[in-house]
Amino acid sequence: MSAETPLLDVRALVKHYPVTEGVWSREVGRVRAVDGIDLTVERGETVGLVGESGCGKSTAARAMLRIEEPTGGTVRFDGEDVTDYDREGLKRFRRRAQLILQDPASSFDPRRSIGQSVAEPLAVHGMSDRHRRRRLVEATLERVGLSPDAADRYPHELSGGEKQRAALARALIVDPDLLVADEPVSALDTSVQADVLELLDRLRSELGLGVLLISHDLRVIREVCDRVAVMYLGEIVESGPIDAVFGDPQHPYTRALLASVPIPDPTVSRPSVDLLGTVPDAADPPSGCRFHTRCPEVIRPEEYDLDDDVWRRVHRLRTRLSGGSESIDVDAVRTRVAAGTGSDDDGPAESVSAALKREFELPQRLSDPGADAVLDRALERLASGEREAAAEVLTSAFGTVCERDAPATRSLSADHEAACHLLEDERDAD
Ligand SMILES: Nc1ncnc2c1ncn2[C@@H]1O[C@H](COP(=O)(O)OP(=O)(O)OP(=O)(O)O)[C@@H](O)[C@H]1O
Repeated sequence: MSAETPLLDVRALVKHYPVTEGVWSREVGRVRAVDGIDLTVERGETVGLVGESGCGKSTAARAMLRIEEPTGGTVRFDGEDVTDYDREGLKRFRRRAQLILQDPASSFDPRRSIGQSVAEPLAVHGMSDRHRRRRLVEATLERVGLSPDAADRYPHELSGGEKQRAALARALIVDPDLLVADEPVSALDTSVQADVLELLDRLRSELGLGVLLISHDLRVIREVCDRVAVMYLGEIVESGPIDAVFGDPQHPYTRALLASVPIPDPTVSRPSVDLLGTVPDAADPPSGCRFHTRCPEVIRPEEYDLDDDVWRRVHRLRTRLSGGSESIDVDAVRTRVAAGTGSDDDGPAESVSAALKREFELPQRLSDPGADAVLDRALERLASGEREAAAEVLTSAFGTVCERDAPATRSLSADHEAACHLLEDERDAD
């Protein structure tokens, strides 16, 4: 294939899992683990795929490698459509594209020597000469920084870092073009992580490998990747060269992730951002921009004058009322109020509305009287059990484009893209 053809070219990749119910396994929904992602990996480059746990990174890797059949989209490897491969084609692909997993211990058979395990792919791919296999095993172990004698040792005799090196040797022995490394260092001590990452980087450069590095840890990604794709709830929200994405992040999710890691460079100032809650259920993703339920920068209606923090809390209350995955137990609040518990002082009995405000860390009075009246109306409805009506009151006053429409992906600069309504606003203003 020509040098311009990416080694791996993933377009609109989708992987859904059916949610079934009853003895007939009737499909009642779908877990939208991967929901239309694009990604390329060139020869000799390392691309990072980053996001919190549950965002769909591992599922994306399995679908790309056809370990699980994709629900939709195309995956081209060295110009060929992976979904078209027959048995033989798939076997060849499995040799050329290798997967490295987080826990090397579980991928080695404790009863087999490291040499036997590392040689296994050679036998599978038809190399029958035992002496030749042994020579190759020893050379490959050396390549990953282990002594050739490691071939005669057993998994329990190796440290975590050595086992991950042996796992790399087993992947490299069949001379692959692509390595997909899924959290390759997250099970290792911090002191060993840097060594294994350095090794991965050296192998990439010596062998011209394409590497897809999956990690929830931005520091790992920054250490070795040329480009990065940031994934949230089945979608890629931002992608581009490392310097562009980490130096000038354009998506609030990327900004929040970056703000959550310690900054080694004290000259860089980043506001601290509180990434509220956890990743919502992929079987019921939020409408519009999937990040809107947690977004610190969610676009707000202009008519109300509220502090950012208060606005975020009102927004969170609203999305939770509108059927978000984290539900509100109003009955529990009502019971607490009726029992007279939960209030901080011994003053007059608290109303359910006031208790709900405390529950959501909202001030008892909002600074904007209009917004305050709306909130009171909604909480009164909620306190009397009219949950939908309460949600409607809040939505009609505080609705946002972030919840209504999915943002389009915008091209920002060479190869740097992001999908956020804030970017549309900026563009419209230009
Ligand atoms: N076999 C499966 N059946 C149903 N749902 C699944 C399956 N595998 C993964 N999921 C769901 O798909 C979503 C994405 O999971 P995935 O493991 O790909 O995320 P991740 O970003 O790799 O997280 P982690 O780092 O924790 O593995 C999650 O909601 C998960 O529960």
